[in-house]
Amino acid sequence: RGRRHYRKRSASRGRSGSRSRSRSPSDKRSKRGDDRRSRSRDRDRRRERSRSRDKRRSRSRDRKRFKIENKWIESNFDQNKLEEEMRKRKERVEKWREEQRKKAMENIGELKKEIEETKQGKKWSLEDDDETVPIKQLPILPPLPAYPVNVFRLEMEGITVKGKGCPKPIKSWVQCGISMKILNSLKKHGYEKPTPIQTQAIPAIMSGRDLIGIAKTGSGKTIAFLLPMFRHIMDQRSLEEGEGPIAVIMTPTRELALQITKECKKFSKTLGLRVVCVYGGTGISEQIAELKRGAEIIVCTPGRMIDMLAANSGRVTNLRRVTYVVLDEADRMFDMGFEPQVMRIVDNVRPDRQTVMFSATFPRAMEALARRILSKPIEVQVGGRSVVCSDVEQQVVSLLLNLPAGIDQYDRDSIINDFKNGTCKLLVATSVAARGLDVKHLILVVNYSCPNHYEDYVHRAGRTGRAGNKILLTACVPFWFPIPPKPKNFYTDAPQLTEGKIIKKSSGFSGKGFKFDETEQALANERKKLQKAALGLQDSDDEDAAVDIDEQIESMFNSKKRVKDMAAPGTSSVPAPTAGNAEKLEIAKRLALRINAQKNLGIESQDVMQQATNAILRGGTILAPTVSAKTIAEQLAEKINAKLNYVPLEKQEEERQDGGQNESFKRYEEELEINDFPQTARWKVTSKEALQRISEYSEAAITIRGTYFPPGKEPKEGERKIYLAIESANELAVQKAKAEITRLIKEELIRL
Ligand SMILES: Nc1ncnc2c1ncn2[C@@H]1O[C@H](COP(=O)(O)OP(=O)(O)OP(=O)(O)O)[C@@H](O)[C@H]1O
Repeated sequence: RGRRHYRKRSASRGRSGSRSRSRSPSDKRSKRGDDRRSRSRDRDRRRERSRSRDKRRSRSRDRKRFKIENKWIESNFDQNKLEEEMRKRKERVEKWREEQRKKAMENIGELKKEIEETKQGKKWSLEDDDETVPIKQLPILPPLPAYPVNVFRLEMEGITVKGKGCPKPIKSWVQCGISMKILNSLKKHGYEKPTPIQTQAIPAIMSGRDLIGIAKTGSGKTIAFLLPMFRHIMDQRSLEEGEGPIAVIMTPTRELALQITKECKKFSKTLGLRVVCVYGGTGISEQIAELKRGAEIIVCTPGRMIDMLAANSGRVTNLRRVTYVVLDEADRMFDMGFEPQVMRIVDNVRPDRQTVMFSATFPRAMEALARRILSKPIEVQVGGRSVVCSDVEQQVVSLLLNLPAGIDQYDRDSIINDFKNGTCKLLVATSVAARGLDVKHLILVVNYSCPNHYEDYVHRAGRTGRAGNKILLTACVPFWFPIPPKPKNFYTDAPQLTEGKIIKKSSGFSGKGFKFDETEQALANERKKLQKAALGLQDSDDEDAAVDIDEQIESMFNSKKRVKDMAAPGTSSVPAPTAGNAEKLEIAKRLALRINAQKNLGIESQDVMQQATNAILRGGTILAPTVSAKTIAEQLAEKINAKLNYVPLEKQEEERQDGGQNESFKRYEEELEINDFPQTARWKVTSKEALQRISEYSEAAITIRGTYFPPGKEPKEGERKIYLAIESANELAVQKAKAEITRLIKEELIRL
């Protein structure tokens, strides 16, 4: 508008200017004056234009800036909220400060009052005592950083943690990062807040660490490994056709397996996860069918799990997807002799798996074993290491009862069900029910006979006082219960023993249970074979059988023990090679042959070795052609000599000349009859590799003697059924060899 106005004015002036054409001096003056004015006007106009241009530019800049700011404010709307939040927080802090100031003033007031009272002699003062007394901490002082976690752990029944990098405990379910679905399920089942073991074990497992969890019976250990397991599984890609489980939970008893499965199903359904319980002593076709359909979680007893893995050439299930392994009641599992099965399963799971173990009792001896399958574990312990739940009151009374035993799996399940739902009020059980059985209203446990170890007592007692219930337990020990005598050491407690004297002789089949009546055995085997063939299975397990199996094997061994007093070197003139030495020589030859074979030495070198060994054993010199063969032979001979505790004549002479000590020593021998074990079990302990391995591990010499007699045939005079002879100068070595032979036979018998 300004511009148009200016043009109008200029136009009118232009026209009047063109009208005056006269050139009078006054006109000229006026013209000069006009020119000056016009120039000055032009200048003004230019200035005016430049000002207005500047104004326009500045306005456009302002508009742009406004737009940008507006946009930024729009996009940072939350920032406003934050500022608002900050303002409110400031207000809160101010308020808190004000309160603290008030409190401090009150404290000062109190202190003043105290000083006043002290002055008036109403109160004790520092001057009254020489010792310095710490002054009461003012409430405004900040707490020490580590204080709350330690205090919280202490409040949670004394949680102790071992191992580096354990996360802090949680106080409520929401803190452990579980889904709404699980939160709802927890609420639905009345799990309001975590129990002490759950507060620490859940975050520790969720941080991906291996864990040993020890907490009293009924303290909620199951949930402690289930919740992290669900999160773990939900984080993995889903199962495809033919893939095995992601999590495997192993337990020692079938009842416990069923119990865990039940607890697991409370949550798994809402998460869309499938759980299968795999346990022995019951029909397996259903379990196979379920596994074939696919399951993210398997709860199992170890023996049956191995059967399932081996079934149909591994087509039923496999361990390829397993990344989370739980061993519940781990100590019991090892105690019951399931170590080989557990190890076989665990060794076939990928090494970067997460492994957790839980139990109410955990003897140190078991722990060492357990730690072999854990990697840098955290140990979380609540309360004592093997203690009876504090909610259980214990009393001891004497009584005498006679109770029957022996119930098959089907009856076991239905009886426990009846007991759980209150149909039957009294349950009489063996120690198999000592663990895991979770019956909330169970109020009394009667120990008819004393458990044979403390841990078993803890678990039996733990069937009462579940989930914090205050309950009464009466531990009843029969008054006739004998105090076990000090275990007899058959070797050292028998001073009258001399060479070749038999200390103990036991005949086979005197043990209970394992009846090797041929007809019965054959029938049972046939039936079993048919069942297995029908299901495409190799074998099944039976955990109960495992408990007594050691005794049965021992009875079948028909073991003969001998201790031989070896003549002390130097006590008499150097003895000539005796019958004993000839026997040793025989053993040495066999051992040398076995070692040669294992070392894959050729026939030639075998001869060299054989000659060298013989030469050394006879105390003679070696005529072997090469130095290396001599060295090898010497080393091997030394090894064999050490096993047999044999001192070559040459060496004996040397020792005598050196004034060697006249110490006598003993040689321990044990013979284990293996003739009547099933063929595969015999093979397991008579194969070259097995004997070599046992011999190396135990440092005892083992030889196969006698001949095999099939059922129905008996040895004639001077003949013997096939047996293993273990020999060593070290008693422990004989025991170790025997234990290993027993373990191998047991493994095979369980498999059968
Ligand atoms: N957070 C919780 N709040 C309330 N009840 C719970 C909680 N966690 C578990 N429970 C209940 O406590 C009972 C015992 O739990 P659980 O069987 O897991 O104990 P446990 O420690 O494994 O015992 P045991 O060593 O005897 O096998 C169960 O009935 C279970 O449902």
